[in-house]
Amino acid sequence: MATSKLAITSLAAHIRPFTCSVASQPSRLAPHPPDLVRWIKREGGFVHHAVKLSQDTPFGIGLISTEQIAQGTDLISLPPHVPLRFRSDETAPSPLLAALARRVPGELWAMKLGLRLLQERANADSFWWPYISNLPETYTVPIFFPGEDIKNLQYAPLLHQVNKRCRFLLDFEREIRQTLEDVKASDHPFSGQDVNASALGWTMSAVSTRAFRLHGNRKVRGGSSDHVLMMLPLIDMCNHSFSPNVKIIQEQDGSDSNTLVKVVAETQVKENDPLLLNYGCLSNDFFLLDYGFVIESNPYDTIELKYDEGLLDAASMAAGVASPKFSSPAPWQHQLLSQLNLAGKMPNLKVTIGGQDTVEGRLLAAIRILLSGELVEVEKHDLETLKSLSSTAPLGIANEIAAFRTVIALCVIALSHFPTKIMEDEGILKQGVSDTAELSIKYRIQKKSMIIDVMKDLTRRVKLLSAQETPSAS
Ligand SMILES: C[S@@+](CC[C@H](N)C(=O)[O-])C[C@H]1O[C@@H](n2cnc3c(N)ncnc32)[C@H](O)[C@@H]1O
Repeated sequence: MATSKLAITSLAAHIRPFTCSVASQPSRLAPHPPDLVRWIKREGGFVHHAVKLSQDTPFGIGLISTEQIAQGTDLISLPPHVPLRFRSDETAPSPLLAALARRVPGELWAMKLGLRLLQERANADSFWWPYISNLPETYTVPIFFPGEDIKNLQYAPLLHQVNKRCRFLLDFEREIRQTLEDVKASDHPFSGQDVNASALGWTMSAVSTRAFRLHGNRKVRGGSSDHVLMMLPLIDMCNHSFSPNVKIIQEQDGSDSNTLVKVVAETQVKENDPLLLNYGCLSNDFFLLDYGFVIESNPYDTIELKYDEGLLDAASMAAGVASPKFSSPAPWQHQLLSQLNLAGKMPNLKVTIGGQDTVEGRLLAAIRILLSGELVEVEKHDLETLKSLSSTAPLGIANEIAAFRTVIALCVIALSHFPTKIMEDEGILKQGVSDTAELSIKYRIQKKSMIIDVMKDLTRRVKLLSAQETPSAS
């Protein structure tokens, strides 16, 4: 008895509870967290004298430059022991943590490192506390939205992902509690603290919004370097832009295990400019799910559709095709669909509209082929040509117009699945709503705008083709 009492007393001195206190704006885990720049310098890192943390960027805290900086200048350098990573090898800090991490599905990549972050957050003596205490207390990712605002997203593939993550967090909470029920305090990976779904959601979001995938130090089989997810103190204060002015590079400082992570100016940085990194050319689905924001007119945004023969027949009939063949392709057409992985044993029926390609190549090729019906015409081209929107009317102008009209009809069908129109959404925003409702509504406005942009682009192409098809009367 006496021993266990002692264990609890001594444990209390070494844990940092997962509950959060009210903090200054924008809310951080500690009300007055330590100075990150000073900590990085104390640990042997480098921070350019003009790089400063700014509290009042449009996106929370960010880094700015207080003077003009030349392209190529080193701005931040982190020594190898500062990034926080999950090590699954023998240096793993706790075998139980490694066992829990093995139960995380691959697609929820952020949770593995999240377990490690939670372990350090629970430890009152953590080396990383100066960093962790500077992390946001809350995140705007949809797993924390009220149910009504999850529904407000109005886009089934995203709703599915959000629900899947929420379900995982609840199941994992149960699993962790069962696993750690009888574990001795000294072996407990979270310093004896109960881990609930909310703490798991916090840590998963901290990682998904801030971690970077970089080369690890170890060489993997084949000689190439592995990729490791890392949290990069201070560097992760850079906000996102598709036109970044800084980039992350890794530099070997002699020995194999000492990789320096650096931020350098990718372009000239002007006085008072924010330091911006490109988080990736991602759709708004990923930005919202993983980072908690959406980008207006995101050139990488897409919508996902199922390649469905009945839907395509309906779309092409709406586009004026008399008797479309999507439901009854000829054997040669079926064979080409298999080559596009849209038919056969294990087809991938998810296709996208929008983004850089405007129409996913596999979908465009399938529609061109199915609307053609002429094997001799189709055989003149390879699949890459048929998949490309920039190859002009490879199967003839009439075929191309019918194909574009079919995609436009698919867009109309996709739009009809959203219960509200953009104008209504804008009206709701004007009335004033909660932050999470605003984010949901902005997300669905962007999805619908993107579909409308694709329709406009294809309509313009149809007009140009129609002008070529009908010679003008002279
Ligand atoms: C790596 S952190 C950057 C530092 C962060 N602003 C902070 O206050 O700690 C990424 C988070 O910053 C915000 N953010 C970064 N870039 C953004 C952008 N372009 N638009 C909106 N929010 C952004 C989002 O909340 C995102 O999850």
